[in-house]
Amino acid sequence: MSILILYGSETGTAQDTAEGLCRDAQLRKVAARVVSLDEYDIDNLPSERVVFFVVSTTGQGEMPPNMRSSWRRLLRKFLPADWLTEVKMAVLGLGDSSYQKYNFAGKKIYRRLLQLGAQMMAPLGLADDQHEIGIDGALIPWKQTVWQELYKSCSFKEMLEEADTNIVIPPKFKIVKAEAPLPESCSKDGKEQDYYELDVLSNVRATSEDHFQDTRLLRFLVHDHLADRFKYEPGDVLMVRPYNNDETLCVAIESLGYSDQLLDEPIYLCKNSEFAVLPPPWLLGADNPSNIISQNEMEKMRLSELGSPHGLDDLLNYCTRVRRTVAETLRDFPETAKSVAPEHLFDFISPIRPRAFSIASSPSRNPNVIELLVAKVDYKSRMSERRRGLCSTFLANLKAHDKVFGRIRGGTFKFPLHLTPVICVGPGTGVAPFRSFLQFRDELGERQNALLFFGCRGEQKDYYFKEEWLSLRNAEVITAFSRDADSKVYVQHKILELAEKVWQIIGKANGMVFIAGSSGDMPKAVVNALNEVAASHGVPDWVAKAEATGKIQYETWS
Ligand SMILES: Cc1cc2nc3c(=O)[nH]c(=O)nc-3n(C[C@H](O)[C@H](O)[C@H](O)COP(=O)(O)O)c2cc1C
Repeated sequence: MSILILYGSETGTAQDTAEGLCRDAQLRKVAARVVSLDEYDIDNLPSERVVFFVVSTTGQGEMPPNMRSSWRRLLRKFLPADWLTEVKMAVLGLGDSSYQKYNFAGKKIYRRLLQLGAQMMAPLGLADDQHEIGIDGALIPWKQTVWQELYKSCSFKEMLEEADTNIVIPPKFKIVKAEAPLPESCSKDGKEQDYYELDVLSNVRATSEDHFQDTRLLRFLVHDHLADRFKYEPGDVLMVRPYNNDETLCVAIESLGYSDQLLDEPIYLCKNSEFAVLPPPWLLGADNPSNIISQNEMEKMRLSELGSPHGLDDLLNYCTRVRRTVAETLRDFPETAKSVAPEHLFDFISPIRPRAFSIASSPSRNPNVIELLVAKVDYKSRMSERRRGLCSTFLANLKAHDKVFGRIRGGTFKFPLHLTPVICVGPGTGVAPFRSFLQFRDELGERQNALLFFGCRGEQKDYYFKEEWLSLRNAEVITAFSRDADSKVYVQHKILELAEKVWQIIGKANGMVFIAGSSGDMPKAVVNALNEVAASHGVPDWVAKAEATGKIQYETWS
């Protein structure tokens, strides 16, 4: 008997979390297996004894693609209310509370499993990207409850009450030299094949040279044979796979102490277990250090503290506040790092997540070209170390003819292409999806009005696509420059200033509103301004009603 850990994941966090739970189970002498929901035959659920669900939410409150078919099967009406009464379950949802439909997938699946009679071992866990220590804020206490309940239930005779960190878990992979014949079990994993190569056409700075923010307009060429793979619509997103920068790699390699011979040798990674998932080649993402198992007593104690429920504050200070990387953590725990055998490396270092960028170009102009507007993230952490956003730096450093792995994913916006007047609010790089959408509408000859509210610091500094907007028919751009005048002017101020024009679209013409950009204060301020405009025309709570009918949509990021 073993615990079944099922995950639904779009960019891999839920999968990593599920794999972490599997390692935790092994350290408690409980067998566990990890499977994506759609790879599991959901009709077998009633015959399982203990099942954990780890599911993220994607899109606008949607289930991740790799669990949609199982979810449909779970919803079948004929399933009886006692279908899962014999099964102990626990559900962890992964989400981001800056989204309107926070953790919807986790909440829905939890409710449905209860309806089907599941015995829940713990309340629904809601992990939130916005928590100050990220998903660990909810994951660590949730895990503790689940393990305690499972122990109390005596479901597994051998189970230990606490994890025994002396247990050595067999590595998920074995390393095979590339010149040796590839073992049967080492067949290629097709999972990552939906990422395809794009060529960089150009990479141009979109902010003035004297402006502190370096924002790039990147143009990618889609090769003809991949045209179908990269077909997109306004509002769609390009998922990009970045690589680690050389500095980070050097710190990690030095700390691990691997020989040049080992590092230069071409190898295959082969699965040790049928449930293991091969890591993609773009490995070495940032994660917390709680799953490293050390042989050095001092370091081991410190690492266990960092991974325990009472060590949350410590973890926050050590890891999250200063944005410490895996490589730096390896450097901080030198004895532990030196004892990580190459085949164990892939057990605790998670693959780099792909990042999503709203496409800034219109497919109607040139379907073989995809453009992104990307602000480079570069700041000093509380350790005073320079921190750079992994993917934005990767993109900003690209040169013409470089190659990038990407794929198209549906965005969260559902744009009306005909006969609907719209208001778009896109300060900063939030303007990217609206450039795509407004260009597209313009080429279709749409005669309905569009109002674009764009905000930035200064007209000469970071006013993106300034010249281009002039060529659009039936689209008016209203700008808010926050640093050009004595008092700060933001998009919400402009909405209030143009209240009549705004009401003409949202009230009289039954138009739609789209808001894109930073998930900080901006969306709330814009929502308040829209409510104020509507209230002054005798319509209270306009935004709440518009949200219910999809008349207002958001795409925000932190
Ligand atoms: C495109 C996109 C859409 C998202 N939509 C939501 C959402 O509607 N609600 C939510 O709570 N979280 C949302 N999130 C946050 C993810 O659920 C969260 O980052 C999670 O940790 C990702 O897990 P995964 O890597 O397993 O997919 C979204 C993330 C992305 C990238």
